[in-house]
Amino acid sequence: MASSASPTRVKICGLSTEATLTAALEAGADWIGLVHFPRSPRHVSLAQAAALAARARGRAERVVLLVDPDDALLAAAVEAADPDLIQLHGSESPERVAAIRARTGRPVMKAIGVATSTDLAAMPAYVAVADRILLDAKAPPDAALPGGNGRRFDWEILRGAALPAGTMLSGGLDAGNVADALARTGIGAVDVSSGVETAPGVKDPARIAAFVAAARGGR
Ligand SMILES: O=C(O)c1ccccc1N[C@@H]1O[C@H](COP(=O)(O)O)[C@@H](O)[C@H]1O
Repeated sequence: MASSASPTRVKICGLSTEATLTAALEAGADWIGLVHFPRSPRHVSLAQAAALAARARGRAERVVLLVDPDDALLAAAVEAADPDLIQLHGSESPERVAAIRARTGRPVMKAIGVATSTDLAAMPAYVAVADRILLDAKAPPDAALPGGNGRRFDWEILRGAALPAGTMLSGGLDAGNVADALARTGIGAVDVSSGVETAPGVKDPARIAAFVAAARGGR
């Protein structure tokens, strides 16, 4: 499948320091992701999220990643980070996604875990209520995290699938495979976390720059 003519849009997720946030911004990331999920090695407190989001204001869209948040956490996260997009990476139902979007007044991106083509059956119900869909590799049942595991899925599953505009691809992407992923899927936006790290939670400026360049067709 051919990739779209417009430049690939890139999200760098799991940023937790000023230095790596700056690296993502200087590399030209379209979205910067802040993970608020205590089990994650990329977890940032809401105070940290607020400070990082403030630095990114006007330079990239700020994404707060939450996993099955309750209403109190949602309110606190929105108040602290003023996100441009809320990424829901848990088992939120379509009804809950709609409620979160209405309650917060913020655009919402819903992650859908993909292991086989049958997982795409969940997509239409979420397309109806979310602003964006994120297709990520489905986490194994015993995984500590529902995402951010550096696992990819078989992109051929997406061949011929009707994907909504704005769909984002993630799961095990890195500078070495992102061009292939884009060429195979035709998706115009990608999200990466583990693939730009030297260890879980430790982002690497050089890998961030290489990933953005590779996603945009550089070598
Ligand atoms: O990054 C995390 O720690 C994380 C925690 C909980 C849910 C999702 C998380 N990250 C998201 O997972 C995908 C894939 O990441 P990776 O590149 O395979 O490591 C990505 O969309 C992240 O936003």
